[in-house]
Amino acid sequence: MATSKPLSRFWEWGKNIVCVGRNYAEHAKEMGSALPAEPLFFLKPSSAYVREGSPILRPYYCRNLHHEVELGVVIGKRARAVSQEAAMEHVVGYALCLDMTARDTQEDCKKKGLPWTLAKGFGSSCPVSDFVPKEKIPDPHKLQIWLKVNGKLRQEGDTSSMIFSIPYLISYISEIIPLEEGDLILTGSPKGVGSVEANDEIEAGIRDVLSMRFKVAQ
Ligand SMILES: O=C(O)/C=C/C(=O)CC(=O)C(=O)O
Ligand SMILES: [Mg+2]
Repeated sequence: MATSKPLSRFWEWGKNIVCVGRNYAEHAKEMGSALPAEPLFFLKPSSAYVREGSPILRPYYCRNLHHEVELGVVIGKRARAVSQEAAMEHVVGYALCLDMTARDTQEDCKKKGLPWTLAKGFGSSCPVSDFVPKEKIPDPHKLQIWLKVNGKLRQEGDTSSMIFSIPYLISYISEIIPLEEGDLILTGSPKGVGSVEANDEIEAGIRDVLSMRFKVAQ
């Protein structure tokens, strides 16, 4: 049963992965998208999780696979319509996450007004780092997250630049989707998203906290 597993292995629980989009102004700008007036969010299935040692697989219909590095917030206690003031009591820790995106498919979905599931929810679209307990990160809005491809820096962002703060996101999302212990919220990508090819190596990290590496495969 899920609750018998240690919380640090949240990715084995088969829980909700809620992803926030356009939460950094410079990323929205590089995508040619307007800034959101309220959080934009979408879901990935729990089978999207992938851990270090296993590859990120490009789906067969994708010709332009993009990386997006994001801070993940792990929920430790059920949250239903929680206030911003109480929101952080529901956080148990953090993880570094990649929101792997079939960008060509997403562009197609946007043009056709279709949901982003094919673009964002394929198997291995959510690589995650080790779990970081909340106590190790005194302020999640003061973190530098970065990503390199084959050793070259592509993304570097500061979580202080989020448009909607973590308490705001938890409060907003929990009004709509009840959040459960083990759920993960991806808080959006800073600028610098770009393509990866088969055999590329992605390295990403939270400065002074952790780093992780993944290979891309076809
Ligand atoms: O605005 C777009 O075209 C695309 C936005 C995203 O892919 C949203 C995210 O996933 C993000 O900002 O992290
Ligand atoms: Mg994203």
